[in-house]
Amino acid sequence: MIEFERVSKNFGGVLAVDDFSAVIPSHRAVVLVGSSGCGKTTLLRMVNRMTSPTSGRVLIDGDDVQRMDAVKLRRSIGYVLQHGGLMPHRTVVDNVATVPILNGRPKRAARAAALELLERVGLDASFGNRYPVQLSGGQQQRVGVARALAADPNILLMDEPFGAVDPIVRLELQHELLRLQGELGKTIVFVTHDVDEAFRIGDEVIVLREGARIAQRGVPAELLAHPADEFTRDFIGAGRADRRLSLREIDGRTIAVDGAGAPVGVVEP
Ligand SMILES: Nc1ncnc2c1ncn2[C@@H]1O[C@H](COP(=O)(O)OP(=O)(O)OP(=O)(O)O)[C@@H](O)[C@H]1O
Repeated sequence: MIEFERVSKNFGGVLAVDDFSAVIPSHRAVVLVGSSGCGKTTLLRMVNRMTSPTSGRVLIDGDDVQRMDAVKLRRSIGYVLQHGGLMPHRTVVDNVATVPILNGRPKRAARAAALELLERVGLDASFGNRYPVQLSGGQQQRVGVARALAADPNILLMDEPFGAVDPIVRLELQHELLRLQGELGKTIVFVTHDVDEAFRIGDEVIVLREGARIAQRGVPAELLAHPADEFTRDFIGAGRADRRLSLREIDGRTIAVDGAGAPVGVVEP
């Protein structure tokens, strides 16, 4: 469990985070969604101490992260960034195996586990010998996820991890993450500015305004059905005609269509 206890962060006069409190329950995926600059990344980086709060505390299972050894803490938490953050001069398998080796795992075992992890995130083990530059953006992101999982962390921090790939690959990666999460049950904090992504990934979604002020928190269906105010309604597009679905019968099947009449799916009988 991760607890943000009244945290604020002031960057030389810019109040990036203003008195944010939230509990992220264990084994759940919670998405922080909000416009650019609202403080999402700052919140995420407080968990692994890449940033320290100006005031307030972040606790992991009851322990204040500021009192933990920063290096140990970072190695015990998976972190996935928008551009993969892979080391360009190391092969894929070495990128994935690095943290377990630093944690003391024998090289051979760490590399064997890395190859298994690659397959787990949907990459053939033969990718292991390539360098990051020899992979597509989507493949690099998969390696980024494998690397974050390599030390078997309880917590996975994901900062716009699929933001730099095209929409089709993005959807694939989202589904892959959901499948993995179904198997692994990590505590995930996922940052995005994309509402559709937030609703797909999040068991719960926290909509943020500037200064990381919470506009609303809830499960996706709740947010869509009952946006708390105009801000949330506008942000999630609940008032947008294209989110108002209706059902049509076509040749004996029921099709959901959006407000503009475009088909979005088939309703199972
Ligand atoms: N190291 C820093 N020094 C000064 N200001 C910073 C620093 N890091 C972030 N900020 C400011 O804090 C605010 C919040 O930034 P943050 O990166 O947390 O937002 P974000 O919601 O993640 O944005 P984006 O979606 O664009 O990445 C912004 O106004 C940003 O300019």
